[in-house]
Amino acid sequence: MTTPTIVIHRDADVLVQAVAARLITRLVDAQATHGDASVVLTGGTAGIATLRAVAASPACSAVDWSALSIWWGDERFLPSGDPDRNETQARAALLDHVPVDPARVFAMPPASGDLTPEDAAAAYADVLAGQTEKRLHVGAPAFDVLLLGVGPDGHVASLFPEHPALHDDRPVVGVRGAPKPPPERVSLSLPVIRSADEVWLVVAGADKAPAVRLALGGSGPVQIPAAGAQGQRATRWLLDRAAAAELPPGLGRPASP
Ligand SMILES: O=C1O[C@H](COP(=O)(O)O)[C@@H](O)[C@H](O)[C@H]1O
Repeated sequence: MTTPTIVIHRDADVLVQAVAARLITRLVDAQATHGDASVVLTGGTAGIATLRAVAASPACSAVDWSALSIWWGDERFLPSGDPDRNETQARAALLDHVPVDPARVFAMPPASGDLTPEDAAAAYADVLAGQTEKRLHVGAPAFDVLLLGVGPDGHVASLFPEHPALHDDRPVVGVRGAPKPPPERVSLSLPVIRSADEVWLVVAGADKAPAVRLALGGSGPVQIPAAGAQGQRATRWLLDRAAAAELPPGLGRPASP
């Protein structure tokens, strides 16, 4: 696993602009290297704001959106089109504004009829397994970048502290009883998150500072799931000053004076 790099930006706005620029560059570089690219999206405040910033960037069209596979790290298990679904928010922020190939947009299944979160997780695992043709890691395609938000409790995707899903070794897990609404969710597991080439944790706000300190200060992933989110080639903690406020002095590189 990779040693985390930490970059600290002045505020949440600079953070999301910088992450958007970084993401565009990473996708362009991946497409230049192997013809296409893949990204795993996150929900949450900073994650969706980043997508909005990508859509608004003058460099947005540098990405070949038709050659990008788009996945989700987690989903709130709600009906299609529900405004609280991470997919709905990502579409409104970015995907409805760029020429993606609909066949390469892999949303997690919505709640519908008798479908359970476990059914949805199994269905998404099948989709992942069916897309491993080129650059296989662990039953999932080799994601170029996997974006994560971090909750004030240290959760990432829909993996919450001390939750049974953290002990589930399936690639995608159904989650019930999540402490943050809605209680039913679907999430990539930590092994699949760790299979990504690069994992970027994008975190803003003072309420996240204790979780950031614990995750980077040696806590284990059962207590602080964010501590277990690491990429194969890079793990980047991209923070604003408020989220970084409890880190020991000298840890992290200030990027925005
Ligand atoms: O519910 C969720 O929350 C986390 C963090 O969200 P934030 O608003 O506190 O930044 C997010 O990463 C996850 O994808 C989402 O489903």
